[in-house]
Amino acid sequence: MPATADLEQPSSLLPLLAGATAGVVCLVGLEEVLRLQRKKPANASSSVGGKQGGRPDVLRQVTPEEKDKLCEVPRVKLTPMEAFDALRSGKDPHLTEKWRDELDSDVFFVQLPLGKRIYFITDTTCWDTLIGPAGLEKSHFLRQLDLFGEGQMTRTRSILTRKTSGEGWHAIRKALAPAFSNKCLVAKTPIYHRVLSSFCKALDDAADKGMVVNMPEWGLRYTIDMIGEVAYNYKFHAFDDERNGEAKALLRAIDVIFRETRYSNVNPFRPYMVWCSEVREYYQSIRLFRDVCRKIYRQFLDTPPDKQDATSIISYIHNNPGYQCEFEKLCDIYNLLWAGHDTTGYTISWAVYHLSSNPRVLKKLQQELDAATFAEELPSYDELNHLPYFNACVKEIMRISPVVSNGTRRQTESGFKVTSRGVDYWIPGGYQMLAPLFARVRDDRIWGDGKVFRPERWLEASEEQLTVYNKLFQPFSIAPRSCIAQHLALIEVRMTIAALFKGYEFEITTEPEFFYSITYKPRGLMVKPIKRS
Ligand code: HEM
Repeated sequence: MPATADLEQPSSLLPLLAGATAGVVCLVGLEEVLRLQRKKPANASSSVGGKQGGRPDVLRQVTPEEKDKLCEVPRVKLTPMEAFDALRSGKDPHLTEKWRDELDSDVFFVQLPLGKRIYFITDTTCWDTLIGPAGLEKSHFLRQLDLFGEGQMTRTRSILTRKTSGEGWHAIRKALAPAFSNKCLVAKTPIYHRVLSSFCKALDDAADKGMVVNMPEWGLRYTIDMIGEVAYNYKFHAFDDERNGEAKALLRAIDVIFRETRYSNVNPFRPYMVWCSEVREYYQSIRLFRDVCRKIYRQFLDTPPDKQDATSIISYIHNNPGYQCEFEKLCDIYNLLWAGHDTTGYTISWAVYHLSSNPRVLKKLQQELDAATFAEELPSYDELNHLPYFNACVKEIMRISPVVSNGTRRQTESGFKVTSRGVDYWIPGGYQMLAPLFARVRDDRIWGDGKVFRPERWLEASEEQLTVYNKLFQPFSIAPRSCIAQHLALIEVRMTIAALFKGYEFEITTEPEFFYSITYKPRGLMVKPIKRS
């Protein structure tokens, strides 16, 4: 576990600290090398007998004789340092599509320093086996997101527990599931409307003043307010300048944590490099987040039982017998807070970007929204179901800019065979495996014009085509580790997009930089909201 205790030492102690941590780094490096050495014999043999500690590996088993006949996976033609820089920088979110096209293969890997590798599988026909019900366990990668610095993803029980096998994850997911049912979430419509109204009020003010707003930042402020109220009955007041200090600090903290997670993913020493001010900021961010989670839970515990909302997500967390201690409950308050605002916030920003950049689509969408009648000022879930072009636009936004663009990350715990384009490959154990979404949702071979924003494709496709599209379009991944909150996400995103484009237009004043940091982001998108008459 990374040392966090000395982070507030005066600067005169820094050289000492740097020396001590450099020593730790060396030891960890040695351990890493030993780990890789230990792994070699295991990789060299076949996976008969199943992966270590995971679920039965029946679907992927091969005998040693079969293994000898399998092909080696092609390697992306970059040096380990070039690959490290490319993945760390986040500046090219479309790397995997590029690598797939360069190698003309849907199975490939990048070699990183210290013997680390990441395998990529962009062939969708392999995915049921790799990430479906009998798929691989999740990657250790999430450990870097461990807000509590105590291995919650690996040692504690939470909704993000790494292993799908065993009771740790399953019991928690099962007990939380009712809180995420469509019925339970639709009943919270007054909350969505209340939070959405304050977002619209902030946009009205900005429009009246002719202000230019940073759309991703505003999107995140809005969605942190939303998840706070919907899940925890907790108000962040993110648009109230007098009271939004906590919300702003929290959003800054998650940005820092995501940055460090990106770095640590390719540099296992990163969490130990506490002489680096960015790493120290990471630990401060963790502490800040931890305090906020405690405050949220304390507020719930201090609420008299007759005033608590028994259907709220925090009630389900509180009453969930799957957790072994209060700390594990705090872990999931945290998990749902970060997963529940970043994804929706950036999806809304992508919506503003794509719709505002495509006047033809926007006009058609606004005609449909203008013609629709809503019982209240803001639309309800059911009312939006009857708007075909609107729903095609939402799907198209999530297709062309899926926020979880790198898809699911898994661990190749023991080696296995995978077949793609008729070739059988051997994937060795002990590495990360990614099934990126981009490679399938923008592939011209499937979509014809996959890189073009064209909602009509969802309305014009034949039944046969639509079956293919729907199978490939999985922005929430597939069971069993699919997004637990997909209903919540869709209710929130759809209501917001409808309200924003019925009420406003957005003039893009600064084009975004396409950026990847855990999620896919239109970084720096600046817009001027204009009220529609
Ligand atoms: C547009 C919005 C969203 C998208 C596109 C999205 C996408 C995804 C994807 C692709 C996964 C699987 C990740 C993996 O396998 O590594 C996932 C898992 C998850 N998501 Fe979401 N998500 C969204 C919104 C939310 C919200 C609002 C919450 C919380 C309130 C949430 C909570 C979670 C959790 C807890 C998991 C892990 C589930 C498990 O492992 O059992 N997500 N999401």
